[in-house]
Amino acid sequence: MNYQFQFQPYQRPFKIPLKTAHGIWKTREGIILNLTDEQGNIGWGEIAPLSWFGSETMEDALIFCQQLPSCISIETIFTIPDYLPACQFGFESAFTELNPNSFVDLSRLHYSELLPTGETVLTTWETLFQQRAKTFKWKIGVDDITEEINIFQKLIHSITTTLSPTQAQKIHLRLDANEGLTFEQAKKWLEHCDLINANQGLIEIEFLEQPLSIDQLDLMLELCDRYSTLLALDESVANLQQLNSCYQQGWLDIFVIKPAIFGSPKKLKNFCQNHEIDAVFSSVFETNIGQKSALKIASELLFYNRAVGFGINHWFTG
Ligand SMILES: O=C(O)CCC(=O)c1ccccc1C(=O)O
Ligand SMILES: [Mg+2]
Repeated sequence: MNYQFQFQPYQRPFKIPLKTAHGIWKTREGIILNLTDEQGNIGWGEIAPLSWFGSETMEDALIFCQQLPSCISIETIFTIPDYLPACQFGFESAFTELNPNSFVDLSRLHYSELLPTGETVLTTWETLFQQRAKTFKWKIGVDDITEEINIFQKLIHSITTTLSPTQAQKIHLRLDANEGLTFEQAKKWLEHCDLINANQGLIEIEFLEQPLSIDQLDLMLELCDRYSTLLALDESVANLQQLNSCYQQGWLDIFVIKPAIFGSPKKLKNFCQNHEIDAVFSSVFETNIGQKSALKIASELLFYNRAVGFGINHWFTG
């Protein structure tokens, strides 16, 4: 079977630039592609690289698309090299759209909403809460730690005083440091988290995500031993090789999986079906096209029913 192949690069500005410990991000760039089969059915896919996470660059992805002929085979789709993980995802998900083997129900998923950095978090969380959000993620390691912990305390206070005591469901708060903390700073954050969690109140700090750089797995494993708040790996497990390696080295807490940059969905499914990992599936600010494919993968592989990190639509207009 051969497929007609078309692609179109896109650029999408953030409403407010996203600040992380890796820097400021203003525009999401990617590629929308489609495959048309011999019956004229069309399958859509998206390539949304994240090179600061170790995926290919937007340029690498473009060059790959440009050198392909306008008619490609299944063989081409399933032999994209591992150094182009976002391309593997884009082509494979377009192919899957053409050959769905089962209906995937996305309605049972619940979402984690990404909060802005800095003081604005204090009003944004409440707007999202009124729209029924129960899980939130806040980026840390961006500003001075004393200032951030200060805002964090205010956020906890704001949540505590806003919730009614009869609130049925806990609020889950995730902290994402994007490798931006030192070991000492991570300990400080985890002490705060453990204190809040020991309270067993209406707020649970669900996990601290990627406090240290990817070459400090040993120290992050030590933090897992020392504190009761869970830790999550994200940058450390951006692709299958890394996931395998961290799993082999004994990581038992959470793995954040970003399907759009992880590589072949088929290989990801295979891994998750053989290892019952505690996974959080998360977005890389792809458009609805990539999001739909990623969410289908998430709902098939979700084992502990954690909220998916796809509450990002309020970051874009339209
Ligand atoms: O995971 C989420 O809840 C939101 C998505 C998110 O934080 C993110 C989005 C793009 C790039 C990196 C990250 C990250 O998790 O570090
Ligand atoms: Mg992260």
